[in-house]
Amino acid sequence: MAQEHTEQPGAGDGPARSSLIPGVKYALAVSSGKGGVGKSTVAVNLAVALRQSGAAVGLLDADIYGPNIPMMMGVTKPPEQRDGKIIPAENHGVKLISMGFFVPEETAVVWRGPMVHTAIQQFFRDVLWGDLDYLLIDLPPGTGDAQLTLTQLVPLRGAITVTTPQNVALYDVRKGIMMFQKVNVPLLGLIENMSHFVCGHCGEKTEIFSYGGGERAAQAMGIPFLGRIPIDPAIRTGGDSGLPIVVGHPDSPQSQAFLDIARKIREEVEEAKPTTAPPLESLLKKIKAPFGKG
Ligand SMILES: Nc1ncnc2c1ncn2[C@@H]1O[C@H](COP(=O)(O)OP(=O)(O)OP(=O)(O)O)[C@@H](O)[C@H]1O
Repeated sequence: MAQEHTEQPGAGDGPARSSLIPGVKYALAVSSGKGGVGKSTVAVNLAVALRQSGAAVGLLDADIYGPNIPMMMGVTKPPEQRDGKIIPAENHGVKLISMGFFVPEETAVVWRGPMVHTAIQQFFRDVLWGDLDYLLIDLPPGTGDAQLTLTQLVPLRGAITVTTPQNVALYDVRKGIMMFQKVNVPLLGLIENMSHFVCGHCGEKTEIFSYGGGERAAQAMGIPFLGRIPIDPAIRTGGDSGLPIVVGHPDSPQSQAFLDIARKIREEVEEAKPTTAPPLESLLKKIKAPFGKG
């Protein structure tokens, strides 16, 4: 695992950028157009699911505005430093670095592209990631210049976007997809989170944020639909307690959904079938079209 270091397509083409993370085979961004859709929850569970599938995995929490991945991963202590280098924390088999370890919460909100640029360069230059098959990067939500800087600086193999099924979240997804288009990062697919709720008592299924909007949006935009994750209190409590559901309840249907998505991502990435979203012009036309009910 993790011994072959090929040049990655995407925003980071070019030797200067690739040498930023020489030991990482595939860097993938986990993004969302808006906050609170469960992007970090998905990033954590996917990272662990990829690890469970046998890959060497790291997770970079680059969400400067809400770096809550250490809590979700059950990591409380900041990483150790040795000889000027940072040794990533590790839990559930996944190496972890969070902006939250280094950026005082009150200053993060005013971070702009250049500050992100410097911090990210440092993370790659000074962190001993070792050899990894996958480095998942949890981006801040939205499409501001901090996000753009990140997508341009890191040699991304692809991006995964997370949304809830309702239209207001989907509108932002379209903007996010356009951002990746601009910087030539392939869209690996869309994950619909909080797609429905199954009552633990009567088994009735309730579509709290509508249903199926993510799949329709993915179809309309010509990007793969990777799967849907239901709303489940065990997913939230897993995040709050630092025991991701794929570790705490590995046999649950929710965990199986994450494992299934991880498998699809590996197939897409490793079988060298990069899915590039359609050209920007055709996407713009589709974006104007309604997404049906939802
Ligand atoms: N499928 C789910 N079922 C139940 N709770 C969920 C689910 N997905 C996320 N949550 C909960 O919703 C809250 C927000 O999730 P999370 O922090 O992952 O979102 P986010 O998109 O990363 O937010 P932000 O953009 O603000 O960082 C958390 O409390 C999390 O535990």
